[in-house]
Amino acid sequence: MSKVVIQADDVFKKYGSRNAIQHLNVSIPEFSVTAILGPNGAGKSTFMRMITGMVKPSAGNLTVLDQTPAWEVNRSIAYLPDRARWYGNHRVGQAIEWATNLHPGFNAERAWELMKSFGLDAATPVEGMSRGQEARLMLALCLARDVPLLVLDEPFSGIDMISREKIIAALIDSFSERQQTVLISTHEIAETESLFDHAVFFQEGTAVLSGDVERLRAERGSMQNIYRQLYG
Ligand SMILES: Nc1ncnc2c1ncn2[C@@H]1O[C@H](COP(=O)(O)OP(=O)(O)OP(=O)(O)O)[C@@H](O)[C@H]1O
Repeated sequence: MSKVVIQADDVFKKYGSRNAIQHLNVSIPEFSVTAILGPNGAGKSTFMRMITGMVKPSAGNLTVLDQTPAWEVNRSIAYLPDRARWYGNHRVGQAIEWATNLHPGFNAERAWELMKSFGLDAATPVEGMSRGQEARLMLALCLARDVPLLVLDEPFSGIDMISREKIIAALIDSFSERQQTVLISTHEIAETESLFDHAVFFQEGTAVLSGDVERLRAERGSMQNIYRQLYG
């Protein structure tokens, strides 16, 4: 049994009288690449914000890297928020310089390699980038961090299909070489299926199904089929 990196025990998050998260019980194994899946409004982003301490649980117990989420824990987490943007007045090269000074464990050499493989040039200004180009920049800046936990909220949204396929192939290589736990929320289930070894399916703020992807596939078919069974 591998070590657990994120443990949620009966976690709730209320906004007003409404539960965005309710009775959430989840265990994320160390060094897994875990898919966080579910329809719009199921609570995926709220769960990720809780991991980084930006949102506090209204009830229940959440442990991340053996600690209660807080700023200190965030030194060990690379978090890519949904719809993240970089400073418009920077060029790609300056973004890497800033990230080097800003983020603990930022590996500039790796960032340059990633920018190259994502088709981004040092001289390209951030202002004027298409949505997909900026999404690639943000993803590369996160992936360049040598931290134990990566939390990526819809990192592929806005990236065209061919580029996405290339990025996913690069990620499969990269994750297999590194000792990191990775959480990725995505709606691109068919394309990303090969990336994941663990999955959590969210519905109405709770985890309705989770486990090892190979086992889930053997029991229920492809991730896409499981998604249809659960939400169709
Ligand atoms: N700051 C907030 N204030 C009030 N309600 C919120 C807030 N953030 C999220 N919610 C509500 O909590 C629920 C879960 O939202 P969340 O963004 O976590 O879903 P999601 O699964 O990430 O959705 P999507 O796939 O559309 O990104 C939704 O009903 C949403 O409206």
